[in-house]
Amino acid sequence: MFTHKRADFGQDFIFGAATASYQIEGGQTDGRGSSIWDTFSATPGNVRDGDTGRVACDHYNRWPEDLDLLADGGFDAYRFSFAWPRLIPEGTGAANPKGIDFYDRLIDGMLERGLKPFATLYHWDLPSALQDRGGWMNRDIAAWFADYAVLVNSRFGDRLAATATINEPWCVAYLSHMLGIHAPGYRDIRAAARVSHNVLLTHGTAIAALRAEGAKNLGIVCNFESAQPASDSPEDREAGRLWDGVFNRWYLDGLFKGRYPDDVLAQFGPHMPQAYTDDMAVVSAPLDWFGINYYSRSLWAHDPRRSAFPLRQVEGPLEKTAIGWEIYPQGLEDILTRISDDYTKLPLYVTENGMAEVEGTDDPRRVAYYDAHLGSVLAARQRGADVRGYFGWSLLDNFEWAEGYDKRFGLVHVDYQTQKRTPKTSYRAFQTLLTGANNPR
Ligand SMILES: OC[C@@H]1[C@@H](O)[C@H](O)[C@@H](O)c2[nH]c(CCc3ccccc3)c[n+]21
Repeated sequence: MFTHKRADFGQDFIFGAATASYQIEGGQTDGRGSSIWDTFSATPGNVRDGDTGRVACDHYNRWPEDLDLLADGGFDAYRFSFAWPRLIPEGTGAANPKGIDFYDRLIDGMLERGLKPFATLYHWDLPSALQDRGGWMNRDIAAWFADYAVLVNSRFGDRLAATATINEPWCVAYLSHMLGIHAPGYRDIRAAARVSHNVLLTHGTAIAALRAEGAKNLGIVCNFESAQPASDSPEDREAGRLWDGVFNRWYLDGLFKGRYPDDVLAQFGPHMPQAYTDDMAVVSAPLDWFGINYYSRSLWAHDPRRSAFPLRQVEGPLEKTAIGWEIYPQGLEDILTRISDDYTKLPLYVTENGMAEVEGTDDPRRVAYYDAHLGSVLAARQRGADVRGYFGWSLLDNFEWAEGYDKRFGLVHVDYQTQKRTPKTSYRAFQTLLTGANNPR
């Protein structure tokens, strides 16, 4: 079990678990439109074992049982995402009544169980029809997304505890348009530069549209890692700092200082959209809260072979999870206090933290991982960071993007042949922390 007690976090602190629509829903029916992850995963070579989200955890049909797991675990909140193609199949234009009905019932199901709905408007499942129009590379996506955000707010806003516009703009931009590892799979510095701006312009445009509708508790979720040099050489120290710029400072500086970091801009060079500086007031729109996703650290060395972003990742010596990420709890304390000290005094939520573990329902390493990272949250709070909540990633084993179903992050095991859910030891650890009892269902 955990070494911490619920009281250590203060009575107002929120504990939750998180998921995302494409990773758990399945339900490719009832008017849901195609998403870029449907096409990306259908393309051989993009996803391990050719896995897709066609069925996933069948959450579209099994959501009452999954909400029961959250309630029985004693969680206060559920971080979920809306599937844009389920609500507006073509991305713009007509809404899908069956999609609206699904999220109506899901959100009411949360409220009936005393679970606070923490919504994410976009967790990577862009409607394919919008990719046909350029997707994130087309500046018009800001208007398309703002209209979608206004629809969501009009139908569900009065029941949501908090709303994030976008999950992990770095993944939407760099991972998906520079590295090509996620959908739509571009490896193009010009696309990456333009999407790195468009994704934040889109966020800010949606915030403005939602404010005009009177929406409250608006934020964004960004992913951070502790970017460190692989050696003490000046070149490697510069490489670590540049990666910190790519992964962390581009978003922190953009969102909270209204400008992009010069070292990263220098790498993007002439590929930035014309007159992007005119957009920075919109990009840095005031927010009500800020979400931090944290998993690990990374080590970087100078790589002179590369014309842009001259760095390469180096494997580190620390214990690693089943997905190969080093276990480095200190990094969570560091990023929370850095954001609080250098960027914003907004309420902060750890919106994702967790680890991939080999299959099984007894997961002592995951219990230790969570215990250590919860300790980092407490340490950051003691250093003045206004951390208001923590969400474990993930409630369920699910579709882990390019890794398919092979990598399991769940507090609850999913047997994909039978869809049977089985709480793991780590779920029991949260249940004991949150309810005081270890009451197996
Ligand atoms: O990889 C575990 C989770 C995903 O399942 C979530 O959907 C996503 O929000 C999320 N972000 C991160 C950190 C950034 C990252 C994502 C994917 C691959 C590499 C790094 C880890 N995770």
